[in-house]
Amino acid sequence: MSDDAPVKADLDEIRGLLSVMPKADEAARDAARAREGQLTKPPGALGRLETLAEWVATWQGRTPPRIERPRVAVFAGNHGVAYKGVSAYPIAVTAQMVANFQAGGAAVNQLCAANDAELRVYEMALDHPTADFTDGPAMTEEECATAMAYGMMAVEEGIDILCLGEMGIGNSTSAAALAHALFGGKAQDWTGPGTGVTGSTMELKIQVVDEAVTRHLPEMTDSFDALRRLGGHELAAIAGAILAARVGRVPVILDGYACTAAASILYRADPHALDHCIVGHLSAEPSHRRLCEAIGKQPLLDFGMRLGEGSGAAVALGIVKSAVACHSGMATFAEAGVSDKD
Ligand SMILES: Cc1cc2ncn([C@H]3O[C@H](COP(=O)(O)O)[C@@H](O)[C@H]3O)c2cc1C
Ligand SMILES: O=C(O)c1cccnc1
Repeated sequence: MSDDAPVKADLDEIRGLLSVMPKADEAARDAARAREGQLTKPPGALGRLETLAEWVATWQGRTPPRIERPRVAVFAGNHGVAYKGVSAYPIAVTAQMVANFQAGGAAVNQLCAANDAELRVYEMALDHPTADFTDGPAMTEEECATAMAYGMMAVEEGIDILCLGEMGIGNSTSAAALAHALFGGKAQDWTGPGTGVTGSTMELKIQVVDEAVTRHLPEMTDSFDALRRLGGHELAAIAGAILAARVGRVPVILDGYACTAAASILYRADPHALDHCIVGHLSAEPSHRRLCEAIGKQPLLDFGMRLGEGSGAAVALGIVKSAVACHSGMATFAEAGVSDKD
C-alpha cells in the first residue's frame, strides 16, 4: 500500500463478503474420502496427512487436489503503539526486515525456497504507522477497509494455497489487544513476550493492552470495528486476504499469534469464516494456545517457533504438500494390483 493507495474501500462492503462465502464442497470432500479408501495403504495409515488432503480438496473444490502454485504472503505495517516501548526492538526494524526479505536473508526466504513456495512481501505505508490505539482508534474506517482490500490482492488467479504472515514491530501488542477484545478474559491472559520483552516492559505491555481494551470496548460495534480500533495495516490485510481466499476457493495456512489474532476477527463475525483455514503451527507465544482453542483450531505443528513473518505457515506448507502428494500420486489397490484386505 503506497501512501497514495489507489484502492478506496468500504468496510460495510467488505463485511458483506461474509454473506457470499462459498461453503465446503461436499462432493469434492466425498470424492477425496472415497479415493483415500482405495489407496495402497491400510485405511487411516497416513493419519493426519489424510485429513489434510481431504481439507485441501474440500476447499479447492477439486479431487484430486493440487498444490502447484503455493504463495506465502507477508504483510508489513507499522504500529503507533510501538512508540510506547512495548517491543524489544525499535520500529525501524520493520522496514529493515522488509529489506532483508527482499534481499533473501530472512528465515521465511529459506523456508519458501525449501518448500518451493513463492514469497510475496507487501509493504504497507511503513512511514505512516497506525495511530497509537491507547489514544484513539488505530485506523479510520477507510484506512482499515483499504488495508483489507490491499490484502485481498494477494489472492491472484492460479494460486492454489496461501500461507499468511506479518512483519510489524509492536504487533504482538496489537494482537493481544484484539484477542482480549474479541474473547474477554484479562489482559494478561492474552499478552506475551513477543520479540522477548520481560520484567517491567512486560508489565507495561499488559497495562497498554488493558487500557486500550477498556477504552475501546464500550464503543466497539463488531469485530471489524475491533480490527479498526486495535489492529494494524498488516493485520487488516491478513483478514482481507483470508476473505478473498475463501471467495476464490484457495485454502489458507495461518501462521502464529499475530496472524491468528487477525483471522479471529472473521471468526467472531461468523464462526464458519475460517473453515478454509488451518493454523500451521502453535507459536511459543503463550497465548496462542488459548486463541487457537477459542477459534476451535488445532495447530498442525508445535515446533517452539515464535518468529512470525509466515515462518510457521511455510514449514506447515511442506507437510500439506506431502499430504497432497500422497493423496494425488499414490496408486489405488486396483491400479497397482495389490490385494486389498479380504
Ligand atoms: C529481527 C526480527 C525479525 C522478525 N520477524 C518477525 N518478527 C516478529 O516480531 C514482531 C512482533 O513482536 P513485538 O510485538 O515484540 O515487536 C513482528 O514484526 C513479528 O513478525 C521479527 C522481529 C524481529 C526483531
Ligand atoms: O507467533 C507469532 O506470530 C509471533 C510471536 C512472537 C513475535 N512475533 C510473532
